[in-house]
Amino acid sequence: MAEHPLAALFRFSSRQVFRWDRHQGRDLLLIEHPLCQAVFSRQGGQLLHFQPRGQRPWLWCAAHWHNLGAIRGGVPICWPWFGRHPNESGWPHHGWARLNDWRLVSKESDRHGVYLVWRLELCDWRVELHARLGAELDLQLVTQHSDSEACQLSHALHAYWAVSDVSRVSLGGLEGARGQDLLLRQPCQQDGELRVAEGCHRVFRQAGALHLQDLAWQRRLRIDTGAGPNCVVWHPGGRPLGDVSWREALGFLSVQVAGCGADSLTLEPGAEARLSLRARLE
Ligand SMILES: O=P(O)(O)OC[C@H]1O[C@H](O)[C@H](O)[C@@H](O)[C@@H]1O
Repeated sequence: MAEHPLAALFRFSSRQVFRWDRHQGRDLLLIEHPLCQAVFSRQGGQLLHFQPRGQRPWLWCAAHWHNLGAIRGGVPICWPWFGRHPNESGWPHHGWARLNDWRLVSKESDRHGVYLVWRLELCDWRVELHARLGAELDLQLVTQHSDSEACQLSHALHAYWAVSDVSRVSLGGLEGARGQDLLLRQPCQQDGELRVAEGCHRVFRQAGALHLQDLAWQRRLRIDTGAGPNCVVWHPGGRPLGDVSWREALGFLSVQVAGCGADSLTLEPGAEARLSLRARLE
């Protein structure tokens, strides 16, 4: 298995739990805790790498990033819209969040792990990522706005899970779930475990606990999408993906928690919207 593209950043071990570095033109926060190793980019408040001690990485990240634009890998935050903007076709896919620098509001460490809060404020909007990392992964995305009128919101934690070979893993927990198959452009209902042959693009109107089984790596990850409302499963198959080769793309399956499409929100002033993504080894 190829080494994780960010592993080289940890070649020289440090006693500091938190330290900043620079890589491919981005500020990166490197985390070395007794329980795990992790990397965030300031751009997008994006978790790019998470690896509990003695285990393989849980998240996949592209080796080469565009000089400008979104970083493909880890857990990009799609916000305050998912996919194409409903009215402005020229606005960036998946919103502003993953393109802007976030502020690290707090970082703490104890024997159970690290706890970080990243914040982005845009106009009347405020969004925070609360991350708890140790033997497990826990991400909470919290949105509020102070506009005087209700606002539309769609969002996602667009996780890229590392796998041995996407064509050989299975995803359980969606059996019977209904949704939209965006490749076939028709409604779908999941029959049995989900397997990816020639690409996959399904948005399910169901969330909760999923099970990513990787026999080659003898690993089973429980991915809990909480209250959702949506779970998106995506893989481009053989479709070209910018700077990511076909072979490199075999190394991930994107399993996301989202609020999108018919489940997008109308957020009243002062109200709060949340997305939750948790993972642990089973
Ligand atoms: O290439 P990106 O803008 O990062 O989007 C990657 C993918 O994200 C989501 O899964 C969307 O549902 C897909 O339509 C999109 O292709």
